[in-house]
Amino acid sequence: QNKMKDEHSTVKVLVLFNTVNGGTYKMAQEIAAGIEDFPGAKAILKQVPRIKPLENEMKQPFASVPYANISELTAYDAIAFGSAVHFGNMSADMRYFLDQSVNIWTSRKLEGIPATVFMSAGSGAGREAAILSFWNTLAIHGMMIVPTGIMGTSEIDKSIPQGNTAFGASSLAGIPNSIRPSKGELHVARLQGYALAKAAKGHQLTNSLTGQTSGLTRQVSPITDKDQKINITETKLKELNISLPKAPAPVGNYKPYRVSGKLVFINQIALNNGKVDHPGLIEKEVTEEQARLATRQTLLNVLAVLKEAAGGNLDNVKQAVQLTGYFYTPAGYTKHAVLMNEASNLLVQLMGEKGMHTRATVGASSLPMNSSVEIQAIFELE
Ligand SMILES: Cc1cc2nc3c(=O)[nH]c(=O)nc-3n(C[C@H](O)[C@H](O)[C@H](O)COP(=O)(O)O)c2cc1C
Repeated sequence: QNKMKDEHSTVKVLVLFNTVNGGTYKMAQEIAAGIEDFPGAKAILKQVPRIKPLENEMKQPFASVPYANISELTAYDAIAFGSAVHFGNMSADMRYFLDQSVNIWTSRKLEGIPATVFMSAGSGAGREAAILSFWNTLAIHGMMIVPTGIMGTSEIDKSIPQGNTAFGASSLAGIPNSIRPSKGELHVARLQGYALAKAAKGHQLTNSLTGQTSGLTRQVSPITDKDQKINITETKLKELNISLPKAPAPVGNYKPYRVSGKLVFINQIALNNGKVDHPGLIEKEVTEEQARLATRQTLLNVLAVLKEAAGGNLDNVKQAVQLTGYFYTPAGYTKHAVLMNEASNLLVQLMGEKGMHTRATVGASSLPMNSSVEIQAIFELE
C-alpha cells in the first residue's frame, strides 16, 4: 500500500529533446538532474523521432536515448522541451513531431500541464526568439509555461559569454575555445529542471484535490446573457424601437396590479398621457387600423405596469399566462382576433417563447372612458 502511495506521489517529468551535435542532449541531462533534485520527482529522457536519420547516429552519446511517440505526451506530470536553435526557431524535427499533436490539442489533454523550454545555440543569435516562438505551441496547448527569470544568474561567471535567458536556459555551443555547455549554462538548466518539477508537484497536488487526472483544467457552462447581466427585454425593446409609457395611475380605489403568489394581474385601456387613444365604437367611429393602434397602446400600458410589478426589470417575468381582450364593437362583430393579434404578436416579439399566452377576446357594448379596447393580463414572475 505504501508503494502505491509512493508511486502516486512521484511526479514523472519528460525531458524531450532534439539534437544534431549533442549540445541540447548535454543541456537535457542537466535539466533531468535538476528535476531529480526535487524530492519525489523522476525525469525520463527521450528524443523526438527524426525526419531523416543521422548518418553517424549510432556513434553519438545520445544514441541510446529512446525515441518518444506523440501519444505518450499525455502520460507525464510535466514536460521539458529541448531543441537546437535552427534559424531562430526550434528544429524541423521538433516542429514536425509537435505538429502531430493535433488530437491531443483538441481533446485539451495537455491543458494546465507545466512545460518549459531549453535550447542549444551556436553563436546564440535569436535564441530568445527561438524559446519564445516555441512557447507559442505550448500556449496553444494551454500548457502552464515555466520560465527561468533571473534564477541562477547571480552565481554565474559573467566574464565569459553565457547563454542564460529569462525564458529558459540555453547554451552557446559556437563560442571558440570554451567548454560548452559552460558551468553557468548548466547551473541555470539545473535550476530550471527543479522549477519545472516543483510546478509539476503543485499541479499534481491540485489535481488530486479537485479529483482530476490530467489536462482539461475545467469544464464550465458557457456564459449566458443572464450572467453578463444584459437586460434581454430592455435590449429587445430598443431593437423594436419601443419606449414604454409611464404606467397609468389608477382612477379609483384599486391598484394598477396585484401580485398573488407568483402571478401578476393587470387591466388596462388605451390611455396615453391621460387621454384615451382612438376612443369610440369600432367600425363606426374607429377604423380597424385605429383600433389596432389602440390595442398596441393598451398592451404597452400593460407592460409598463408589469415592469413595476417585476421590480423595474422585465427580465424578472417568467412568462405570460393569459390575455383577455375586450373590444367596443357593434353587435355581430367577428374580427376581434385580428385586433387582438396586435397585442399577442407584440408580446411574443418582445419576450419570445416566454411571451406566449392563452387568449380570450370578447365584444363589449361599451368600455370605460369610451376606450375601444381593454386588456386583462396575467403574467408569472420568476
Ligand atoms: C540549420 C541550422 C540553423 C542554425 N541556426 C542558428 C541560429 O539561428 N542561431 C544560433 O545561435 N545557432 C544556429 N545554429 C547552430 C546550432 O544552434 C548549434 O549548432 C547548436 O549547438 C545545435 O544544437 P545541437 O548541438 O543540440 O544539435 C544553426 C544550425 C543549423 C544546422
